[in-house]
Amino acid sequence: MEKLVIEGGNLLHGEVRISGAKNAALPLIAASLLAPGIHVLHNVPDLRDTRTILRLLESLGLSWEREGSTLRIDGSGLRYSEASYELVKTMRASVLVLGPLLARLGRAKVSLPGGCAIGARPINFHLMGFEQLGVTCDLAHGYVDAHIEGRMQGGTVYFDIPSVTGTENLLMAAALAKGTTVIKNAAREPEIGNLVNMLNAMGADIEGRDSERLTIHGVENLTAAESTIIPDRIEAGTYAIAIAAAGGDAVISNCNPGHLPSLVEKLRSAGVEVEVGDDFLHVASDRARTIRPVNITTMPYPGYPTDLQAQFMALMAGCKGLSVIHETIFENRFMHVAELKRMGADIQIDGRVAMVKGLGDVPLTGAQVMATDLRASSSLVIAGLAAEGRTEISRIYHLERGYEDLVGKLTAVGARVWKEDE
Ligand SMILES: CC(=O)N[C@H]1[C@@H](OP(=O)(O)OP(=O)(O)OC[C@H]2O[C@@H](n3ccc(=O)[nH]c3=O)[C@H](O)[C@@H]2O)O[C@H](CO)[C@@H](O)[C@@H]1O
Ligand SMILES: C=C(OP(=O)(O)O)C(=O)O
Repeated sequence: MEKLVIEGGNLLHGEVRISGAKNAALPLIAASLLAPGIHVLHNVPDLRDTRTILRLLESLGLSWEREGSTLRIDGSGLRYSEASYELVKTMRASVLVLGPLLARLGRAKVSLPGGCAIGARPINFHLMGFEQLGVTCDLAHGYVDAHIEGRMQGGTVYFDIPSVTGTENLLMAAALAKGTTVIKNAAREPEIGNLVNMLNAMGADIEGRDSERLTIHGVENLTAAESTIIPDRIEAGTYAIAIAAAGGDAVISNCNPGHLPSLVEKLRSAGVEVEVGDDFLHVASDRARTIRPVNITTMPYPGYPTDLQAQFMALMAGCKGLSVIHETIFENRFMHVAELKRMGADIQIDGRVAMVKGLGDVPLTGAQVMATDLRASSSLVIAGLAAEGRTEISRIYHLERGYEDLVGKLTAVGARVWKEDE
């Protein structure tokens, strides 16, 4: 197994180019199950998760080829309807094959998904939604076994909490259902808009993109189409926070700042200089200790993203003063706190609230720490970049799920970071 080693204390200068979004690539790749023919996807990041979902598609009978960041997936070979535990256990987004399999084959048997250990993460909203469309869903031996005779029938689905993958699954199922489906209190994350565009390009009839009410007029057939994955807003946000914490002056290019409204405001409130361009962010900061404390509360889009909570906490750990971080989306998303404390951070947890007492003039110190989930890992990278001395992060396979070429991108802006065998 490899570990990541960081010699902290270097200012970051230059340019970081952002890759396609993991959380958009995964549903768009799953959507290629919905129609025969060659689907062309551009700007697809090469990540552990994208490789996993492609293996999952292969196991269902599809073939694909990759050239650079362009993926060609042939949806014609679909013939199996079962997604095994081995393929599904490492990745939450595997659940996204349920909707397309039900739409095309009328049957899907999918292991309950794994993914980041940040909470219980049930899929009851997905199943309730399918049942509204006439599907029978049974749970046994760790699998969802769902089936329907004939086509699904449009219906109304209301989510108690806006669920990102729940909305995506229902969109894909309802695209081929008979009649009209309305999703109320749908999630509005930009990755869902990316999926709606792909489905409409395939011949679906979906109204209400980017709103909390989506209306899907079912069609009989879809055809393969060409789509482009949006830039990864969480990757862009992670680098913006890294530059703020380590200090420096760098451009984050090929991103969509419009997808990061809350982060830009929070960074500015903390005293970080942020210039917003059409497709870039220019971030400049002295080291974290010159930064002001800022409170954050995670919320569904366009609120502050839970996927950038751990990274912001690493920034606040080094600033001067007290900040309060409230995690409202997942009940167990403070796994990074114990590791940040190993680096000298002063953080107290009370339920879903973390009180972060910034160290101010005393820097964080490098330490041996363990990555526990994807974003917890990136918060340790940020802390390591800002810290004095050497940080060693083990279990970096978590990072590889969601950050393309992390070492290359950080090295290019002057960080001292590399991988070593443990
Ligand atoms: C692959 C992907 O896109 N992952 C993202 C997606 O995860 P994911 O789609 O799993 O997250 P959801 O939006 O579904 O979860 C939101 C909340 O709803 C709850 N819930 C969800 C579904 C359900 O059936 N029942 C239920 O109770 C969850 O436990 C959580 O408290 O959105 C999260 C919230 O922005 C992000 O952190 C993840 O990076
Ligand atoms: C929680 C995340 O991923 P997943 O939903 O795939 O576990 C994430 O991207 O931060």
